[in-house]
Amino acid sequence: MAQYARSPAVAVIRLRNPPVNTLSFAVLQALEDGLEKADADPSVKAVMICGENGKFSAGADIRGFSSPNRPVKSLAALVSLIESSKKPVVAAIEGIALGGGLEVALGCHYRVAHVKARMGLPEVTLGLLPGAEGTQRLPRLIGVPAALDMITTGKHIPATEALKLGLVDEVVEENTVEAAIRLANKVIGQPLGPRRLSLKPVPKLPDMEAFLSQARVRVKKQAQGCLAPELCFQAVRAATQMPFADGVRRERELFMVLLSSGQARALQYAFLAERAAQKWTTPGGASWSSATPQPVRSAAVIGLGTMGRGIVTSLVKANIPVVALEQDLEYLNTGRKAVMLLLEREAMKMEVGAQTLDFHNPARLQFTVDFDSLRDVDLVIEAVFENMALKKEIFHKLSRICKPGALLCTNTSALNIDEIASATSRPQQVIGTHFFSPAHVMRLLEIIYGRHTSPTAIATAVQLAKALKKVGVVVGNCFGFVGNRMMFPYVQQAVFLLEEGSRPEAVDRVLEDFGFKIGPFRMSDLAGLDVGWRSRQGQGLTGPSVPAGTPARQRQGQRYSPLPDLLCESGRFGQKTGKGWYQYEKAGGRTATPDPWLHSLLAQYRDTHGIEPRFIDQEEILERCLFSLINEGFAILAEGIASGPEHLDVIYINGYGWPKHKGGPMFYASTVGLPRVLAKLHKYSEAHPDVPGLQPSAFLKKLAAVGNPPIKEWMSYLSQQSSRL
Ligand SMILES: CC/C=C\C=C\CC(=O)SCCNC(=O)CCNC(=O)[C@H](O)C(C)(C)COP(=O)(O)OP(=O)(O)OC[C@H]1O[C@@H](n2cnc3c(N)ncnc32)[C@H](O)[C@@H]1OP(=O)(O)O
Repeated sequence: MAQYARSPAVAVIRLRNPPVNTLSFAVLQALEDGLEKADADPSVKAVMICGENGKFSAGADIRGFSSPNRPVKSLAALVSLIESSKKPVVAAIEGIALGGGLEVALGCHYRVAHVKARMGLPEVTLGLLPGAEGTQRLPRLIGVPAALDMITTGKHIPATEALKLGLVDEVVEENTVEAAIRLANKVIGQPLGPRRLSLKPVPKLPDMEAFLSQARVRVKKQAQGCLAPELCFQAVRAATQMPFADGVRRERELFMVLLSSGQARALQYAFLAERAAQKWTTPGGASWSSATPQPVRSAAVIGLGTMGRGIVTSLVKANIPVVALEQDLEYLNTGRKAVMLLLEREAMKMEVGAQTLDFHNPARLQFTVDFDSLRDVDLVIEAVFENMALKKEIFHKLSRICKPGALLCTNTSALNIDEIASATSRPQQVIGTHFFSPAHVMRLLEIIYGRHTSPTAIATAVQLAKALKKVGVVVGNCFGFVGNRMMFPYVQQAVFLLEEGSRPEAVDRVLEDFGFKIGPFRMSDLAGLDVGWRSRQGQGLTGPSVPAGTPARQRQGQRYSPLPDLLCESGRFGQKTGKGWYQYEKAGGRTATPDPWLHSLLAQYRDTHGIEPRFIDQEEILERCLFSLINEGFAILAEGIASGPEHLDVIYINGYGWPKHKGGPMFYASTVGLPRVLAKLHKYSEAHPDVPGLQPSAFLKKLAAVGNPPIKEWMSYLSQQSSRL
């Protein structure tokens, strides 16, 4: 709703809809009522609009877009009503003015912002465009280049930048509402025509056509298959070509196209899924609502390999003092140089005027080989390579050295947290923190609790993720946790497809066309084929521990492909060696080229194993890779390893390059329809009975049998017995 008050010649309308003052039907109605009341009262000479609790407005209610009871009241009409007011209207922007919230402010004749406020039109990130005339008013106010940038990227800009662009008239450090009332009193009686944005011309550029055609290429390139940026572009271009009213009509048409698109639904789901995934629970009954985090005032990182370097950088960026430890001086010096380089690059990227990175100060970042230096830190992140014996040795040491309350984190992508915790005298403080490479860039942090991990330890790790500006997703302990466990059957299918007749470049192209940033073979080459090879050796799947007489393409009665092992045995570890599933220009090169050597290896391999190669179409490639990954997701949900499909989707979007406009694998399954996913898995598992990953999971079967319920209802179909939750 909105509250109406007087001060005394200025009517004050305060938007009120906690927590972020979204523009519900009731809020819009109350705003309209307030404007009419102010208009009808002759003693009111001006109007000021602000938001409750230090926030102007986060715009339309994202939950409302997919609701059949979507508010019918038009925000655009209300913005026009504000603009046409005969009394000056001033917006007092505190906290945030986003989406429809900023469009309301654009309808006002003046805008005053608090120095800490942020403004933006993030509709594009939700698969939409600013549909309340924002695409027509903003270019008139700040010019086409800046408006196009804001509207096609959705970025939030700070008040100081908004002032430079002319988006706001004043930035204040003290009370914004009082400043806005002061301005309202000052402008009483001044002509309003020049302040009505719909009446202003769009500022000209020397060559608007050339600018627009270059901008369009840029927008298309950044969109990566997403429709909204292109339609945002078209709406802004309309502002340069048409009078205001026609531009508004064009904006409305484009908005309706986007609103009904699957991409908008997927992106809005992804926004809400990220928030839902913050609400973690465990089978033992611990939950985000009752657990309290411990403060993390200092941290240590053990191991300065690729992961450790990124983690140190991430901690320094979050302003947490770090002790970085290596096993000897040689490794320490190499690690130190690499960390300093990363930090220098990060410092250069930081905005002018923003807080600087204090990494030359030993009180903020210390390098050591002495374990005793870890005595006083609040949290340790062990990031040595994936070797259980080594990790256990380190945790045993940590448990003796670290202060009693310290949180002991292991950065592992698959290893058993309980086994690592068993090496300590305090398993309740041991937790998995699976960072993704490069750790200072990737948003995902998989947080894995073990059997004894305390709720406080989980809450502290979640809090750490927030401090590092990452999305922390809490999951249970199983081999590969959530992300890699779902990845195994996907990569396995990709390799089986090569055995049967396909090529790495064909498989990658299909998955990249679907929207993945890189396909499975490019991804394996980037990550290093030796990582999986070591893991398979550890599991006894390859190498000398495989019993004599084991068939080459079978392990424990199941289909197995030795192809990745053959590559590693020939020294092909991917990009780092210049050869893997592709060839590269040099060791460490990035440009993948199809490799005739690999093609003849595949032909030879099929001959040796009596495989008749066949043509495999795009549909089969896509379905076998994606549906086996999704199938594993259903098994994970049934086992209670994750508390909902949103968690899996957030992991895939933020850690595995899943296209956000397809909502994550589980959301995608819901759009394909579970009966169809099930039927396809049945078909493929009949053709490949020795591949367990293709056999439909019991939970998927159940959901299909009960009639394909909406994704938000899935978890209610898990019986108490089958779930650990
Ligand atoms: C004809 C068509 C006319 C008009 C069309 C208008 C289009 C729009 O306005 S679309 C909406 C545009 N706005 C946004 O995209 C803002 C999205 N929100 C955010 O970016 C952030 O939430 C934030 C406002 C910057 C606050 O961030 P933070 O402080 O980190 O808190 P959160 O956990 O993200 O959010 C708190 C709480 O608020 C809920 N929420 C936030 N924004 C919205 C929203 N626009 N609609 C509905 N709900 C919103 C968020 O889900 C959280 O609630 P939980 O219950 O905890 O999930």
